[in-house]
Amino acid sequence: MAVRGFEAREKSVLTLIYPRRPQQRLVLLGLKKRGFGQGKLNGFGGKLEPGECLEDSAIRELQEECGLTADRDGLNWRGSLTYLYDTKPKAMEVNVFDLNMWKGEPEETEEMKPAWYGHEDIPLDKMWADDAYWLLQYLDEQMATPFVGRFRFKGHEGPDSWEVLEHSVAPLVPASVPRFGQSEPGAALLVSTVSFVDAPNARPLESFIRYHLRKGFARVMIFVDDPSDTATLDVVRRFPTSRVLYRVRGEDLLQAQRQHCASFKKLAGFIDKEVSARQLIDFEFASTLAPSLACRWILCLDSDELFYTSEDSIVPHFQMLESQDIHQMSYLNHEGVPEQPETQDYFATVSLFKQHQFAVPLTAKARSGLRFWMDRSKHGQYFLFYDNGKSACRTGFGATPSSQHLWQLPAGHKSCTALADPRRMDVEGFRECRDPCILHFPVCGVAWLYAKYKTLGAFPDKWLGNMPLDESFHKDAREAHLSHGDALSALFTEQVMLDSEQAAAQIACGTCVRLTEHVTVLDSVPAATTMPDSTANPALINSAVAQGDTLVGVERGWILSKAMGYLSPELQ
Ligand SMILES: Nc1nc2c([nH]c(=O)n2[C@H]2C[C@H](O)[C@@H](COP(=O)(O)OP(=O)(O)OP(=O)(O)O)O2)c(=O)[nH]1
Repeated sequence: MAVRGFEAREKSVLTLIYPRRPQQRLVLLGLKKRGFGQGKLNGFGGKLEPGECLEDSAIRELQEECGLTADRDGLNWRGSLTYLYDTKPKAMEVNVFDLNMWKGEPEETEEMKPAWYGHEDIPLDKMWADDAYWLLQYLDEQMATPFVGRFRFKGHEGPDSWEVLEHSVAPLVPASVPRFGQSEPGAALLVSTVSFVDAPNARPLESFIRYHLRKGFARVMIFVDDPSDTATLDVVRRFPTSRVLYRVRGEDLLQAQRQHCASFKKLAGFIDKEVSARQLIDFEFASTLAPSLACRWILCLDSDELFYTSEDSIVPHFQMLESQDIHQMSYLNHEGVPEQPETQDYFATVSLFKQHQFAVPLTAKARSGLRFWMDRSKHGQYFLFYDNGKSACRTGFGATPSSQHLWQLPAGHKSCTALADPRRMDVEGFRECRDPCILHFPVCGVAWLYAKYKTLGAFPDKWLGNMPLDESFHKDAREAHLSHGDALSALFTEQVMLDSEQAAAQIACGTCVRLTEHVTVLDSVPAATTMPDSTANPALINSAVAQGDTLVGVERGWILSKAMGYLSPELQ
């Protein structure tokens, strides 16, 4: 049986505001007089206008639709609802706000006719059909907030808009969004330094933020690397300011970082030239802010990575680490393998992953799979990019980033790793952990490959002035891009993308896995194209390794990692 591929689904972002007098159990609703939802009673709100942020859009819509004047302090974000209509390709993500303070009296406008309703008098049969599943529970505080809901309707107008085919609504996760100034176990901050200036579009950033918020990260902090990056700014403004914060590169940020970051002096000379220097400073800066954002954990990722878990939320995982007094945890990373040459949004469409070599089973078939990739790469690489994972770290105790992958902890704090890495021989710190893990989506489409190397430009052969870069795909891609020909597309076809027959073979031998939780969370659409399952052509699996062959490169680490696993006290 073949697996259907995935297409990204576009989402419009909207607001839905309920002015309320909770003491009297009253809510202001409006009868929609025209356009989408005409004839139905609803809260107030609408689509964001270009350049507008969520809260300002809510304030504008409220004024336009019922004449009330509000400010940001009166608005309280309570949750988000996704609406899918079988008759519309675009989904809607509706952000629900409470409003408890405003100026003026409600008045009828061209769009809406407002009136106050007691909670028990709300005429659900005159409202959108989904309201029956959540509105009263929310108004009567019987449902913890923030909540997240998903509703699929048969149609978006006429009788079909009364028919709900699928519904789910639930509190997001307990304790995932602490109030500023209060810290709650497991609350985590996700940080990323981002540039989409040269990118085909910024939809992956929207998916990046949406996915992590849905998995229970309390807040996301985005450093906008280039102030002219309007694509990134448009995305971050589509999320509630209580959950998604952003700082734009410029003199103000530089000043603050100079003042608060111990690494500033050391890295100052590289800030203009190397994104990695800017990242390290951003990460340290974010870690100094994390406690005031009520976040006990920090995780710094690139905008082509996800913190993957098949669980509903990451919060219990971080709570468990806290209960065991672990201050840092490093996770395995797996590398995305595109099966199509182009995608608008790699997070929403790529589901095939080359597993980290330490997670690959110790079998002859798997060895031939490793060899397949190493032979395919000009420099004998299994992964085309890094294989040393990424780490989450506790905040507020003086840890500083020593690289993009690891934090330096003050003495006496416990650090653990899921990478059974013989290079480190850290038997005590090894801790088996397959979920969560990091999914890395580097260059998952030709246009993304071009964009990445355009952004990186003619980067130096030495990282931060002294660490030489190995001969690798990364360096070849830099040269290919600078040569301005088709060389980069050729690299993509020869070393990055996989055809369907080979994909099946790689799944069957254990190097690759298919993971789909992220595409489900992102509401991707099953595509017309199919992808292979694990029924593989045996000839492809057994062809690579000749009898009596010696171990090369990454194979040594792969085998030794199993021994590390056995030695670990954790597994005894
Ligand atoms: N309860 C509920 N509310 C919905 C659904 N779909 C949906 O858009 N809404 C809300 C979100 C918005 O507040 C409002 C729709 O906004 P709108 O289409 O009037 O947006 P707008 O004012 O920007 O657009 P326009 O009329 O000027 O064209 O209805 C739904 O299925 N259920």
